[in-house]
Amino acid sequence: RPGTVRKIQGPPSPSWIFGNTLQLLLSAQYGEHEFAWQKLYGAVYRLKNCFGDRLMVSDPAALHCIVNSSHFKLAPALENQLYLINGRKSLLLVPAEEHKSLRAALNVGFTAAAVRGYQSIFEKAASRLTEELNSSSSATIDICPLLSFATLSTIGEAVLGQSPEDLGEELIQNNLEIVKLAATQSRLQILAEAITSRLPAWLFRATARLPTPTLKTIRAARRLAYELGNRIVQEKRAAARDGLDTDGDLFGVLLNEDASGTTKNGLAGDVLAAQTALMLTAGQETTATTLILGLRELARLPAFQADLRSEITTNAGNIAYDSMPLLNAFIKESLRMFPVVPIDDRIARQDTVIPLSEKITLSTGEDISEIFIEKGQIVSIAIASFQRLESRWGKDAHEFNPNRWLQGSAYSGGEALGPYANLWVLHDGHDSIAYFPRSLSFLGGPHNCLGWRFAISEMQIFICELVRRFSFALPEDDALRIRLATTLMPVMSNGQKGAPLIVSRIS
Ligand code: HEM
Repeated sequence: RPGTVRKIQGPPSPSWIFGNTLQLLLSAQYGEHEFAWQKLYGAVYRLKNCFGDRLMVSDPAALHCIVNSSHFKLAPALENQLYLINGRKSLLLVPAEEHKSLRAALNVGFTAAAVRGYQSIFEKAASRLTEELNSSSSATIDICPLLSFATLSTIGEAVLGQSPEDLGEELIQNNLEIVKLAATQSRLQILAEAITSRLPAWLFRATARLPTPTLKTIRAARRLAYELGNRIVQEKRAAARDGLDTDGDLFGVLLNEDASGTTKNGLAGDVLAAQTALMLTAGQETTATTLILGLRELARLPAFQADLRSEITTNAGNIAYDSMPLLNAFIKESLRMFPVVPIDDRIARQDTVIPLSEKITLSTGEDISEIFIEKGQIVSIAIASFQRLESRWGKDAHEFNPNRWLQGSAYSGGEALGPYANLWVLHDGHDSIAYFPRSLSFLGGPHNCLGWRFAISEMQIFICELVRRFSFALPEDDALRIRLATTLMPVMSNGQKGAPLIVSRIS
């Protein structure tokens, strides 16, 4: 019924202008308020936004509906952010019909077979990481820049066919600037985003051309990515015409022309070039941050670290990464605890109804098992909260415990949410309660992460190389916080992005 959302319970609003937004987006430690609210109000609750209400959803049945339903689309503030960074023709923003065919074409580079073909690229980047760590004169090393560069270089080579040097210093520096800008997200920015999200698209695009320093940096990064994409398209086309093999990377495969001069999948060169910014941003910090935050947890668990090292050493020379239980449990737990996209906002395109796994009680005392959502309602897919739901993950949901993935048997039922880590049913030894954990870190539905296999394979190879050669411990004065800066970001006590770790060579 109309008006239901207003009766859904939630925390009081501390500010008439920001509502709960600052607590949600700018908390010193990500989740500080969000996880407490979930405990208090359950898997669906209401927050005050700068304007209007936001429904926070971590209920599995509701999430399944939202990620798969065409009744929801990206929320305007998120759409604007993605427009600024990736451009209007990027896969994330094109209309549904275009999305389907573009995604099918791009998927050629992200199938299990294609990703197996990138293993040597990942291994080369992992060896470079080892060299850099070996050459460091200090035992305490900030691993952020090393891993960011490593993940950028693998995207460059596997997707674009470009070595890190070919990407250009200016583009690399601009990407770093954008990360820095994200780290300094302020109240003013949040307010500006809330206001611009209410503007008609043409007016927002006009404001996006304003000569502010932030917008200038973002525009420059997008332009550089597009120019790089265009240059690659021209070069690959010319190489294919000369009969040279261009099949070593995704862009090369997609641009391989037949005798009549048309590409095998019908993609126009400018459409492909327009994906360059997305590929670089979607694949770099996401994978790097998951690795960084995971390695920090490994540093806290010396016994698990030793067991993982021994699994890796025993399997040395064997590249069946998928059949290494500790390695994969560690990756799944890193993704569960630290989903780099912790909240993903949607807006209802039309009036609709979402089902609930468990009833909720409205402020009127009425229990409901489905929610009527009115057109225009903002709904947050609370990925991080879903992955801490005690009803799904057990009482230790807030603890980093890779062993949770080792118990139980393979899960093959329906209701899967994300594309990865739907694999285990955990049985509580005492009362035989079955949990059905599913990771939403890569989202689900038609817009789920295109690069999830790429990310998993890259993480498997990097972790094997790093843990085999080095041991990791936390510095004594560790004061690292995890903040939300568009994606999750490790931040040091000085407010800068960084994650110092004590790295010792294994003799
Ligand atoms: C641990 C690493 C990663 C995580 C957690 C992650 C997570 C996500 C999430 C949550 C989305 C959905 C965004 C939305 O619709 O709002 C997404 C989309 C996407 N990701 Fe990833 N990602 C990762 C790595 C990668 C990599 C390595 C690539 C490419 C090489 C990639 C390419 C993409 C693309 C192209 C999309 C857009 C898909 C579409 O709209 O159809 N991602 N990712």
